[in-house]
Amino acid sequence: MVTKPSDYVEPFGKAGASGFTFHIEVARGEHTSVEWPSIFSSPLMEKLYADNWQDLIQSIKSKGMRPGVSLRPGTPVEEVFPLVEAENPVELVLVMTVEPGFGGQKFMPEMMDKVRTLRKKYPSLDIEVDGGLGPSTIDVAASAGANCIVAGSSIFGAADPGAIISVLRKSVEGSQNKN
Ligand SMILES: O=C(CO)[C@H](O)[C@H](O)COP(=O)(O)O
Repeated sequence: MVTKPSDYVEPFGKAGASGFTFHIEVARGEHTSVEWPSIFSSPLMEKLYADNWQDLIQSIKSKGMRPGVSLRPGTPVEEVFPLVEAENPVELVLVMTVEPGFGGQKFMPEMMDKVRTLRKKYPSLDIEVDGGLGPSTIDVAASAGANCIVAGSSIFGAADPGAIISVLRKSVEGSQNKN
């Protein structure tokens, strides 16, 4: 998580990144020094907020990357709906299943409600999950509708990383085939 994603769009694009996912929590406040949510309800703040993520999505696309938006565990899923439904939308939503910061944390199964909501509302959206994913948690995430998996510890800590990747992949493919 970075606090000023717009600073990184150009360097990431130049470095060859194919996708760029920003946190909704920073996109809404990047151009303001005002704390969410106390003043967000005013029309002016709503406009600043909307302009901010729309500009960010546009700039990510202009550098040839796929835009995505991420939300922290405490952020309601409804907050990303406008970004998925925008004229110039994000193409991926990342549901954090731990607090962003570091690997090795415990998967939060209660985040699966967000995944289910998104999958029901947007059947073809790429939905990513990040944090605590491995053989013991993949099935619940995949069956909720996640199709992009970020896994660190379970792969890098495994004696056979390839085998773990296969388990994750099979679970996601199995769930997709059911739907
Ligand atoms: O950096 C993270 C959070 O900010 C990720 O959760 C992490 O990269 C994934 O690691 P792990 O699979 O160990 O949870």
